[in-house]
Amino acid sequence: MLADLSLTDLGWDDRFAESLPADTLPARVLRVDRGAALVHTADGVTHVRLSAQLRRAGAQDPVALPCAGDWVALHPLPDGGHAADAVLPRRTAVVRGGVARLTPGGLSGDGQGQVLAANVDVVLVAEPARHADDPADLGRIERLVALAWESGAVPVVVLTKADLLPTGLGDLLDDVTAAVPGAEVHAVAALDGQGLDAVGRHLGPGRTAVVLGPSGAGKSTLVNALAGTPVMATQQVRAADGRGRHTTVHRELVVLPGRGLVIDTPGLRRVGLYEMSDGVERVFADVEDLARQCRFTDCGHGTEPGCAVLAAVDSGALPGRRLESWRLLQREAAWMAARTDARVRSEQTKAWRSETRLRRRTGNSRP
Ligand SMILES: Nc1nc2c(ncn2[C@@H]2O[C@H](COP(=O)(O)OP(=O)(O)OP(=O)(O)O)[C@@H](O)[C@H]2O)c(=O)[nH]1
Ligand SMILES: [Zn+2]
Repeated sequence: MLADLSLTDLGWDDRFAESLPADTLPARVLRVDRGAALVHTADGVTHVRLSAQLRRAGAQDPVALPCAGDWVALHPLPDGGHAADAVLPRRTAVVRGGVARLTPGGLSGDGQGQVLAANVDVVLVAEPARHADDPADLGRIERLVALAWESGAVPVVVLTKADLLPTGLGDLLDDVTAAVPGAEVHAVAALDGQGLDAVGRHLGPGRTAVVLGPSGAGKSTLVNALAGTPVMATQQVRAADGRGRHTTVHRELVVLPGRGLVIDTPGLRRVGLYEMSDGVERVFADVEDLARQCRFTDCGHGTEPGCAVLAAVDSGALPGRRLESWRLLQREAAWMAARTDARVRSEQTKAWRSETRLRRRTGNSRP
């Protein structure tokens, strides 16, 4: 499946080479199983252990552990195998927070992060145009796109299973586009091949994409269609209720012959936000613009006179749903920030975040 790939095919370049410690070998992580990783080196695919140092760092903060898409530095072991010593600084990282739950006392939950994918150029947010009897979930798209912007990669929304809407997409494409200002939205019917070209334009040799979305969204089907050949197992028989059954169990980096790499992920049930600097602001750029026009700079968009946000809701220009979604994600981001400030952040996270911010400032979204 992964035969004859050079490091360059895998996304290696001079900048990664500069960060490689002396006397180590680079390898790209395809998949992580507890305590070990499947990696691709210049010589092919092999299993490696994680060094004690790396496991200790991961025990303190799971964000320090390697994940699919990471570059790691290997050193040889006496038994002929290799161990991964270090994760090279990430250029981008999709990190989910622990799940925050709304309880009578406010938000509670676990403040630790988990890296879903590293060093990706594009995040494909897969949402079914129709999921069982439910229409596409705009709130879920907003949440995942916020996570995607925060990663430093470019989000692209893919409305899957477009063929399941026999009368066409109607207003759906417009509604989704309005929910993610600045991001592209494409409708795809992967089984018929429709809409794949527009998504494929974001891929290419040496580039890496990750597909995020709920179970049953058609992520693996999309990956196979983009690959032009089955590289991932998909749900063979539709579950009775049409929802997902978690066919993909690992996050895994796979090769799309001639068009780069993609990380397929298991369906995400609930995704908490992790550290948010501008992810939420970007997704709600239109609402933030309105908020700047409110009469009071500290307007809570509740009962204040001269509130431009509520005026937009009243006029129908801004869906009330979107205002609620903005409030929810802001609250969650603030709660997570309070949790993570107290936590010692790993050097890894700092490196990728400062690089992301730098790229944003220089306007270069492509690493
Ligand atoms: N009609 C239709 N069905 C699709 C399409 N894409 C995927 N499916 C079906 O949807 C079901 C789920 O697809 P998968 O690709 O396994 O979904 P997944 O998102 O990878 O699911 P997990 O691995 O559980 O996260 C399968 O029965 C697919 O055949 C599509 O474009 N149209
Ligand atoms: Zn206001």
